[in-house]
Amino acid sequence: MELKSNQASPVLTDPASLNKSKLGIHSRLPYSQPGASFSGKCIAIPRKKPGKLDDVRSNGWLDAMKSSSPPRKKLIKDFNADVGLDDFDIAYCSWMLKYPSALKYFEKIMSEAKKKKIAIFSDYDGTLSPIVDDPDRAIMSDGMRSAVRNVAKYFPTAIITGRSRDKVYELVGLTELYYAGSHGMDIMGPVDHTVSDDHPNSIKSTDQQGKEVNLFQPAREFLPMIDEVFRTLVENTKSVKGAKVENHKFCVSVHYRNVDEKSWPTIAQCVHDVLKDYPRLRLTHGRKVLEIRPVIDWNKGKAVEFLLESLGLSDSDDVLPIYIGDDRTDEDAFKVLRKGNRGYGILVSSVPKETKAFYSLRDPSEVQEFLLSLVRWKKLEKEFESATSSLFTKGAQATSGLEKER
Ligand SMILES: O=P(O)(O)OC[C@H]1O[C@H](O[C@H]2O[C@H](CO)[C@@H](O)[C@H](O)[C@H]2O)[C@H](O)[C@@H](O)[C@@H]1O
Repeated sequence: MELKSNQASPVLTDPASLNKSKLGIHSRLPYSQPGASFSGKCIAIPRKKPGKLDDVRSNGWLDAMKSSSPPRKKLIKDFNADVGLDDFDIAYCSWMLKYPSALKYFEKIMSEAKKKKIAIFSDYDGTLSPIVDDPDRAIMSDGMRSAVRNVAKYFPTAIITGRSRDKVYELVGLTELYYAGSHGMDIMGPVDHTVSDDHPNSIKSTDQQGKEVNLFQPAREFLPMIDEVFRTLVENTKSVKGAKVENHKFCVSVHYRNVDEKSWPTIAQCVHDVLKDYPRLRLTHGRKVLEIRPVIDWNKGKAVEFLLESLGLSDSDDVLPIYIGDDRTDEDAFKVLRKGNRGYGILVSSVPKETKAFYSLRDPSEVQEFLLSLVRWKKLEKEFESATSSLFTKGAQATSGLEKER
């Protein structure tokens, strides 16, 4: 399959035009700062001690950190103020009226897909593997791997993750997929197909098997900066028990899942202080993780659009993209699919959440069931097509036989 894209390069977004409180960018910061260049040369590593905690309290970071994985009781209260703790199932069921189960509505989804090509996009953590305390142990089950492998036999399938592309490939291990790491800022096709190299952000590289491939990396110039920020954060958070910093090539993750809640403000302040020195980086919130990434107009939604276009699947009348994901960074992809009813977002959640998805699945085991249903559906469709075509051939042969006899 030939891959091509004519999409414009992602443009650096002026932080002044962004919703600063939402992104967690300090309002006093100038857009560019002397010494904060990302040329990769001679950048001094800021080694700051965690400063005052007022910043992170006043800008809402701490509230966002708490709500990234709030206790069940709080979620129910927030979602439906009238129900009590024992009424969780009622709250979930009433939420599901708005975001029905993709398993229960499978036939309906497939009726939309008739005569269309389906493209499958999936997030990794919390979607294909359950959330666990140690990010290095987020192992995909053999059953899930086999379901994803089978899905990829019938539909173009991509994994779009906040992790680095190398890391997610190591965890998934399937060469037949498309991988977009670092929230879509690092895209590579499967080994036998490559992303077009006529794009300004495409570069040639080699894959794990040493084969030449084209990569799409819209934030390439940020590499040295991200590396510095990673090292600074490792240093600055080393005294906080349970904190873990991951380098995902074009973004950095600071985990606080295993940090005592009393120390969350310290973690937030460390990140906040570092970001002050790097106004061209911004913060996003994931599941008990703070993520630092370049301020470019690129996200998982843009990655979905890029892949659809690259794969020649951008004609919305012929293609039904389905995106499955569980966290806030997946909302960008849900929004893209919701716009113009282009396709379906499926949120993986066992608690009610505001989302731009259309459907829901409770957990990765339901995701696996959904993927298996897709494979069964496709096999049946193929069987039906071949039965119809052989009936047609037999009919045509019989007619021509009759005509000869005449
Ligand atoms: O886009 P994703 O594939 O969902 O990746 C998002 C983050 O996933 C990982 O962290 C999350 O999963 C961990 C393992 O279950 C869990 O310990 C952590 O609390 C979650 O935030 C990954 O480690 C992050 O770097 C990704 O950004």
